[in-house]
Amino acid sequence: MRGFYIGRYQPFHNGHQHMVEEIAAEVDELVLGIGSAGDSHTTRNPFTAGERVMMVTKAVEEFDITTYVVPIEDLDRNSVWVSHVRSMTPRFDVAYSNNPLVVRLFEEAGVEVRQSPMFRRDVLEGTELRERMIRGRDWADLVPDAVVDVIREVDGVRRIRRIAETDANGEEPSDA
Ligand SMILES: Nc1ncnc2c1ncn2[C@@H]1O[C@H](COP(=O)(O)OP(=O)(O)OP(=O)(O)O)[C@@H](O)[C@H]1O
Ligand SMILES: NC(=O)c1ccc[n+]([C@@H]2O[C@H](COP(=O)(O)O)[C@@H](O)[C@H]2O)c1
Repeated sequence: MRGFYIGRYQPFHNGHQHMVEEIAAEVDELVLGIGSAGDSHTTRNPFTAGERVMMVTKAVEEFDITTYVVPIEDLDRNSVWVSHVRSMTPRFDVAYSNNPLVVRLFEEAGVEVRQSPMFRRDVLEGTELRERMIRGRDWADLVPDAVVDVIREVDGVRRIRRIAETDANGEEPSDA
């Protein structure tokens, strides 16, 4: 059996890793969708699809499960989104998500969806992690070591701080 788990993973954190560990106990293979793949360099979506592919690929190496990582761009039409996902991914039997819209779209398309309780959601939330990076607070213990390595490699903390400064000053983004 093959499972599908999609997220923006901005960044991939220990809550996601916990989900993957649980999913790995239930399926033979995993398809990990990198959502909003076309988005990057904003405070909500600082990392590129390629950077997130690196984070996820390296992080899930600790589990003994074949994992296919597939970037998936957003569409303007929710009604055809599941077909869009299927067109980009290996076939899967069950989808995992706690995102209400994702759950609804898969269920309407007749795909089995499994949800699970949020794990340490007080700290394991992308928004909280990005805020910690901007404010210079501790964040590295909340993500897998492999994700720390990728964020260092791409100088991600400096990027997200610069984007936040630009936003705060009401400036247009530039490549300077
Ligand atoms: N701590 C967590 N425990 C279990 N599932 C989680 C946790 N955090 C996120 N998820 C689930 O993982 C999937 C992908 O989440 P996503 O990448 O949006 O992370 P997020 O932490 O919710 O980030 P953001 O704050 O940027 O929206 C969603 O189904 C989400 O509900
Ligand atoms: N119409 C669409 O493009 C559509 C619909 C539902 C979910 N999605 C994407 O799926 C991903 C879901 O992940 P999150 O649970 O992290 O929000 C997001 O990237 C979201 O943009 C896209």
